[in-house]
This record gives sequence, C-alpha cells and structure tokens, in this order.
Amino acid sequence: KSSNSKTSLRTLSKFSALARDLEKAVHGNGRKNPFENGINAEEGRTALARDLEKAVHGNGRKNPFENGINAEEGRTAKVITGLTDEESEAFATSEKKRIRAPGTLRVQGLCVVGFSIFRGADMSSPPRASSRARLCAPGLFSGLSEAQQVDSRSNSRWGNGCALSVPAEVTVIPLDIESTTTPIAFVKDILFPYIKDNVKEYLQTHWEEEECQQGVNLLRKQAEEDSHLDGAVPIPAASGNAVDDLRRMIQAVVVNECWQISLDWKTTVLKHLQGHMWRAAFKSGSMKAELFEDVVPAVRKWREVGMKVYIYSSGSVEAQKLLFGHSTEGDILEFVDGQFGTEIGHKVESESYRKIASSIECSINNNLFLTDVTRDASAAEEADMHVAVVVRPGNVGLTDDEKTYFSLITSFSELYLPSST
Ligand SMILES: CSCCC(=O)C(=O)COP(=O)(O)O
Ligand SMILES: [Mg+2]
Repeated sequence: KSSNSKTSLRTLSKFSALARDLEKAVHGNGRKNPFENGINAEEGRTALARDLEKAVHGNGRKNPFENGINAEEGRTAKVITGLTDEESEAFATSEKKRIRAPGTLRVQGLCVVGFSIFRGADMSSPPRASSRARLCAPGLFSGLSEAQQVDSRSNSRWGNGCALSVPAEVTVIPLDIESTTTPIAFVKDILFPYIKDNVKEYLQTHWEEEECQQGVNLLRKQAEEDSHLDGAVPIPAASGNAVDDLRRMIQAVVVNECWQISLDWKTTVLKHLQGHMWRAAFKSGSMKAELFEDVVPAVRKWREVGMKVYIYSSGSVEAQKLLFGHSTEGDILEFVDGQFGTEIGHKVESESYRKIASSIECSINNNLFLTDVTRDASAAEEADMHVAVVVRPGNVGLTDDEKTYFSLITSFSELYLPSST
C-alpha cells in the first residue's frame, strides 16, 4: 500500500492481472477448451509460473486486455491489497483513461488510417501503430458525431469507410477457417453433425486399418489425461473377447468424440479423426465446403500481386485440404501455398506463430493473420505478427475494448494492399 499513486497503480494493475489469472487457474473461467484454461495440473503450473513472472517483470505485451485494466479489476486489486475506496477509485479511473480512452483512441485510429491511405506507410502515429495494420471499420466511427462520421467516411477512398491498409512489409497472409473463410454455420450445422451421424459406421468399416487404430490409440491416451474432467469418456483397452471388445471400444470412441464436439474442443487427435471421417463425404461430392463470397476473389487478387496465402486452422491439414479442394467455388487448393494444423502448436500460443513464420522462411512481421478469435489474434500479435480480426455473421461478439483495440474487417475485400494500387 503506497501513497505514491503512479507506482502503486502500476503495481496494482499487475496484481489484478495476477489475481484474475489465479482465479482462472483455480476455478476455471467458464471456457471449455482445455487449451484456454489452466485445466490440467501441468498447464496450471505453467500458467501460474508465467503469470507470476509477468506480474513481477511485466509481460511486454501490447494488448491491453491481457493486463489489469478495468474497474472490476480495480475492485479485485482493492480486495487483495486492502486499498482505501479513494485509492481503488483512482486506480480504476487512471487505468480506464490509460487503456480505453475511447474518443482518443478512435480518433487516433482514424488519423492513422487517413495517413496510411493518403501518405503510404509513413505515418506520424506511435512506432507500434505505424508498423501495424490499423482499422477503419464501422465500430471506429461510433465515438464520433454524425457529421464527423459522414465526413470521415467520405474521406475514405473506399466510400463506405471500411478499409484496412496492409503494411508494405506484409507478404504472407495466414488464414483461419471457421468464421473467417467459412461460415460458422457450415461447421456447426454440417461438418460436426456429419461426424456425430457417421462416426460409428466409420469405425466399424475402418477399424482394422492402421490410420484408424492410430487415431483410436491416441484418443485413448488423451482420454487418460482427461480422466479428471467432468464427463470424461475413457476408451477401454482390449480384454480378450474380440467381439465384445470391439463393440465397447467403438461405443466409447463415439461417445468420446460427441463429448468433445459438444464442448467444441479442438484437440489434435479429435481433428485428425474428423479429417479421416469427412474424407468420404467430400470425395464423393456429397459435401461441399462453403466459403464467404469475398474469399476467392480476394485471395486471387492477393496472389496476383505476389502475396503468399496459408491456412492455419485447428482443423487437421487433411481436413483443410478436403475443404479447399471441394468447395462450392470448386477446387481452390491451388490458391493456397500451404497449410498448418495444430501439430505446429495451438492457436493460443505465440510460439506457434513464430514456428509458422520460420517454416515459411519469412520474418514474422511479414505475416498478416486473419482470424475471428481475439485470443488467437493476441497470441499472434505477441509474436509480432500483424493481425486483423474478421467479423462475420454468427460470430461470437466482440467487447467494446476488443473492437477498439483490434483492426477489424467484415470482408476480405476491405483489405487494401499498397502494392495493388
Ligand atoms: C477444415 S477445418 C473444419 C472446421 C474445424 O474443425 C475447426 O476446428 C476449425 O477451426 P478454426 O481454427 O479454423 O477456427
Ligand atoms: Mg475461427
């Protein structure tokens, strides 16, 4: 407890982040994906060690949502440190001003877009912002008066006020799939129900095959690791009665898969098995992947100006190839330079993005990652990748802070490549 308010507030913001992370590590945060939660002991320990490190030394992150910032957290800090009401209020207010400053940030964002459109990349914004793609999306205008909005929109070269100027250093665009290239409805209403309806038959038909056995063995291992979780479904090992074993194992795999799907888990094992199962449907032509209508024209244009386009999705590489090879727009695999699944690492981990850049043999800041998930966007940005959050119909809504912080697009056509002038 210190009366030197600036130092004390900064320390408190770190404490509040720590309190929140500890709270999450102990009680969970309501998310079901184990990679987003300190769900197992190992992950809990790692998260705790990392968060303590961050709390003490700072984390060098640029994303305000990963630091203690709001009134709620101010209250948490108060509880932990025994601040007076006045100190707690001052903390919340100063943090609010520092991070959110809605009017200032929005107008600043607008200026940056103005500069990037009319003066190229040589912007007078802070160094970090100048090297980043900045946003000019509908949310941006909400802090302005009607007249200012109209003025700003008509100043935009695109007329509708929606454009994201891509920094000149960007030469590679990795894309997420679900809710970025492909409607979430296609995944939730067609791809996943297909698995639920066909997993049993797939297992009965392919049980003896090496690929299927490998998948089941990996699933069994994962189920052992998940055994402490509510509703976890173990996969029994063989007991000697071949017919009975087969029936019990298949039944367990079916229930385990449905359980994971119901939690929208994106484990590598599950995704591999799903890829194998979708194969028959895509190859027979009975299933075609949906893409947002702006995807193919934009990707075609990007490649014409020399951009490389990659996919980075939780879906397996096999599934990604099936999807882009059998879309409603035909086989568009030729527009994709390569695919990455979660073998390279999970999308919430910054290291995955570093590995992707190194595998493509480019600098990380040559990449602009397009995704609907802000947590993935934060991880990529922490690794120094440019990011833009794609807002599509049916997506999980963004908070006001996320809308202000991230560069947003609602269509790939809103990306403006300097090299395409
Ligand atoms: C070919 S991917 C099918 C959809 C899927 O299973 C999935 O997990 C998509 O996740 P994303 O990381 O692309 O949002
Ligand atoms: Mg997605």
